[in-house]
Formats: sequence, structure tokens, C-alpha cells
Amino acid sequence: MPHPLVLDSVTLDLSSQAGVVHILRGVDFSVHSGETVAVIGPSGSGKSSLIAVAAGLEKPSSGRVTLFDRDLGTLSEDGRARLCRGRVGLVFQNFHLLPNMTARENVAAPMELAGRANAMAEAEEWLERVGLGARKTHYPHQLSGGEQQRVALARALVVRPDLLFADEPTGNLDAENGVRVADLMFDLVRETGAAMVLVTHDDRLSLRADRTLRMLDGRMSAVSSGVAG
Ligand SMILES: Nc1ncnc2c1ncn2[C@@H]1O[C@H](COP(=O)(O)OP(=O)(O)OP(=O)(O)O)[C@@H](O)[C@H]1O
Repeated sequence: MPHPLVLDSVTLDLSSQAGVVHILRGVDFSVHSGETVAVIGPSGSGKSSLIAVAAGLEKPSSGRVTLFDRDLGTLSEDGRARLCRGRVGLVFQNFHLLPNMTARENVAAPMELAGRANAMAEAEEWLERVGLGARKTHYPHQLSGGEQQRVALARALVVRPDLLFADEPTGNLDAENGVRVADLMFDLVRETGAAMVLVTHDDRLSLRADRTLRMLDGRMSAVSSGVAG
């Protein structure tokens, strides 16, 4: 599968009290297998909306999103969830860990959902890899922001997704923890062969991606190109 993700002329309009807001205004964009793509752009330009539409969390107003060769517009919500389960990983700025589960249970949860055996043992292995082997029975509130983000990264990658969406994954972290999480993320993505779409304000992160795209007022343009397409 050469392109795990293809967007064709995707628009997103949302209505607000002030009228209809044109959030995405015809985005064409594709990601190659194993490619890392950074998406930069000013606040409000549509970066998070792009991720929401590309990951099937939000329906586009027009255009087509093709994920793993399936047109998301032809699938029900359940169908989209089934397609994404185990193949798409998500990491957000605010971790989104389940507060009443330990680090190990948080990481094991997606494997259990996917019906995989040995979920707890694999979760432990992944916590070791992100440097948190000693913290497996801690709850999110007992962990620092950087540690919580490393748990979130382990949880996103434990199922070995083909595609990782990361929205400002270091946005809430101090510089040192931000670098640590970013290093880990790029290392693990390259090791697992996953493609990644990374929204970031941080130049140090975007420079590490194979390709950088800029969102401006709901439109996307190329900044630099390492890989054709
Ligand atoms: N539910 C909604 N209804 C109306 N407008 C919305 C809605 N959600 C987002 N918007 C608007 O869509 C635009 C794009 O938002 P989005 O969060 O995608 O931008 P962003 O580039 O990710 O911004 P940031 O860098 O600040 O996170 C913004 O102007 C925002 O106010």
C-alpha cells in the first residue's frame, strides 16, 4: 500500500453563531508508507481539524479521505472505528490517558480492545522502552507531564500502527521533556515503520520530518520536500 492516507479536495465547514466557518478549503494531501510529515502553520489555520478529518474523527463537508485504500465516506462510524483499530495511533497535546487506570492498564487497553493475548506483558515491555518500567503501576496523576506523554506514546505505538497522528505532542512539555519525547517518537516511528502526520509549532520537530507542509487559512502548501509526492 503506497499511500496509507490520501485526501482529495477536502473541505470542512462548521456553523457557528457568526455563520458558517470555512475551516478546510480544499486540501489535497497524501502520505507515503513510512513517511513522516510535519504540518505547521499559525494558530487557527486548521491543523487540528485536518488531523480530525484525516483520522476519521470528523466528517469532511466535501471531498474524499482514503485511509488504507478505503474511502471513509463509504463507511459507518463502526466501520471507520474497525478500520482504524490497531492501524492508526493518536497522540495529542493533553495525553488523554484514562485517569482511573494505571500506566500499564492504559497501554494495554488498545491491545485488549484488539483482542490480543499478552496485553499486560506487552504493555510492560513498551513502558520499559519509553523509560517507565518502574512506573507501571502508577496512575496518571502520579506521573509528570513528560512521563504521561511517554505513556501516551507507548499506548499509541503498542499496536504497531501503520499511521500515527500526533497533534502538538510536545506542546505541554518543558524543553527538556519535549526533546526526550520527540526523540523517542521519531526513533519508535522509524523502528516500527509507521508513517506519521505530526502537527507542531516547534521547528526542531518539523526539521526532523521527511517533509513539511504549511496550513494557512484552511489551505495547505509545501514547505520542503524530502520524498516525492
Ligand atoms: N466546532 C467549531 N465550530 C466553529 N469553528 C470551529 C470549530 N472548531 C474549530 N473551529 C475554528 O476552526 C479554525 C481551525 O481550528 P483548528 O483547531 O483546526 O486550528 P489549528 O491550526 O489547529 O490551531 P492551533 O494551532 O491554535 O491549535 C479556527 O478558526 C477555529 O476557531
